[in-house]
Amino acid sequence: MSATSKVKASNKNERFVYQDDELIEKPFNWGQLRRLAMYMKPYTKQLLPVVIMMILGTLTRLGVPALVILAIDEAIAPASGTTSIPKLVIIAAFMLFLYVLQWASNTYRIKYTNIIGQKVIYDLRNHLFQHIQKLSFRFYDKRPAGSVLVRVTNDVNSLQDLFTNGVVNLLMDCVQLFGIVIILLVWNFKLGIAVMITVPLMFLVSTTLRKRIRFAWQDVRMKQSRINAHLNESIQGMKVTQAYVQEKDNMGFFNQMNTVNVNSWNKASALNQAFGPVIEITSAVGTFILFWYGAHLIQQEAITVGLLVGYANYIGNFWDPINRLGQMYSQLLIAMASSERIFEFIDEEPTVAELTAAKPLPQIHGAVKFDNIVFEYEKGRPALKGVTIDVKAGQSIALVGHTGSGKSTIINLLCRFYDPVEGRVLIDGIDIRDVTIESLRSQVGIVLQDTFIFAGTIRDNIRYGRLNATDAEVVKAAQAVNAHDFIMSLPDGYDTQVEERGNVLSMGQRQLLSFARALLADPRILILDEATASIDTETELKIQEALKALLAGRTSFMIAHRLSTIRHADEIIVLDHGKIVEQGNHEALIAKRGVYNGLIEAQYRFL
Ligand SMILES: Nc1ncnc2c1ncn2[C@@H]1O[C@H](COP(=O)(O)OP(=O)(O)OP(=O)(O)O)[C@@H](O)[C@H]1O
Repeated sequence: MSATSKVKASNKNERFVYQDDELIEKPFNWGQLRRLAMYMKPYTKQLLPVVIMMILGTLTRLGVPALVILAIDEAIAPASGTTSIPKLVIIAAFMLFLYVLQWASNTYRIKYTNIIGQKVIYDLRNHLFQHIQKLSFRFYDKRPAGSVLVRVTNDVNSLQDLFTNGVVNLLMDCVQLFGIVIILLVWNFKLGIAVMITVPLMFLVSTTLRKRIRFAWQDVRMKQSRINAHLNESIQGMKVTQAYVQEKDNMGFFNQMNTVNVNSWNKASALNQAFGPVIEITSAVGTFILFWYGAHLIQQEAITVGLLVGYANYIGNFWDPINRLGQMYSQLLIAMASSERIFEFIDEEPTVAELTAAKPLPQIHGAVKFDNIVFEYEKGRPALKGVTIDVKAGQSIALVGHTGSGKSTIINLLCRFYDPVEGRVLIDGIDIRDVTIESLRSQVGIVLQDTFIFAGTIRDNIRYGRLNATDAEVVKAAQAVNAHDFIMSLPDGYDTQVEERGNVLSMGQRQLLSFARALLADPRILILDEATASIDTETELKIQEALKALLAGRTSFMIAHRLSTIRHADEIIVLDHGKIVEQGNHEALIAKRGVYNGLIEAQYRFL
């Protein structure tokens, strides 16, 4: 039974189901590691002093036990029998010097590895964000926003440890281990082998236990991410939960998840705590062998007391890197999974790609032609089935039809968020696939139904239409669409801070802001997805006036719901199941007494 189904089954009412997380670990993959390393390439020059400092730090660390041997054998208990204080002072001073050198090189190394690591992560995050901004709507259709967010935040963050300390520590530990093994074997081969006899055992214990610990923490992370998913959904749907008085039920479900999470954390933590003592016992066995066999060798006068103490010192420094290398390996496996997910996005090609020969779309007049368009979001389910619309520059078009009839799809194709399967979209006679996407979208303005307000001031939100607009231009645009008065009545006028998604503004106010934004952008073609929510008559009037100002002299496409908007359109296109079923102005279509007439009558029945 999968972890997900366990959560689901344990929930009596089985309301929520969360998908299993993507795998947290992946096997080691050199190709991917090389690809990650490419992000470090620009910093090779800065890395060089770090590597030198690392080698210096390791050498000084290896030098200290050698001085201990010297101090014992030459100064404290020399073969001659007389202790030499001056010699001891010189050795101690030298030892102090080594410690200072070690401290300086470590400080430098840690500081610069952190700086370089942060730069690498910054580059990676930028690269990923830059890339996902280019990806087509098709990509986002397939993925929940949360999973995209996780890659830009969590997955990049989980590479942070690897880049900041991981790589350098790995090198350092390898150099240190290698150095100690050489020293131990060269100074006394037999004693060296004897003390290292426990290494394979230690390695075995360490890898087995670590694997279990890794899986336990992996389980904790999965449980936590499920809690996060539930929290995210709960917060977003809080209004619905409260409206349907589902708080108690929701709490019960949350409580179950929380308990499962705590239990799995306790299990992982217990395993973690077992790790330290196991390692200590194994290293104690190593130390026991050292003293037992060392004493034996001293008796035989094969080694000195100093050498034995020195070996004890080295052994102390031996287990740490082994331990850290095990940790590092776990970190690498996690990084493999994260980088695989990041590269999967980076390798994703935009489906709406720009031709290499694409030219900028010249300043347009605004004539638009949909030429026998066939389109499907999913294979075999056509959303548009041979649609042809011919629009002259400056005409206003209202798109009407039942939900799912294909209105938004027409708009999506005009902005080139998708490419048609068959047919062409032409602006001033130019196929929009032949021009650059930027030059196309910068001349087509769009006002969406769910007006997106970014966190910031009202002024910034209007200026989003054209970033280089002056303050005076912002005010002028707001005045033209009747937004100025309500903005001035806000506590800080144009400098009023609005929350993300514009929670403090009413629906009508948000719409007026988006009109001002579109007016500032001054596009020749304007697309309007009209909000369906009913607003009071006064605001409705304001919006109608604002619309008039906004549409003057532009080609416009409106997904229209309000009769007042539809009636004034030059041409009304009635869609049904992806086909145009009627076309003409309001009077002509009413006279026809067909689908349009039916839609309008239905609207009246609700009034
Ligand atoms: N991203 C998508 N992926 C798959 N199918 C989609 C997608 N968007 C729309 N569709 C389907 O395409 C068809 C046309 O949808 P479209 O959004 O154009 O309708 P609409 O007339 O704008 O509807 P509404 O008035 O409800 O907004 C519908 O059957 C819809 O289910």
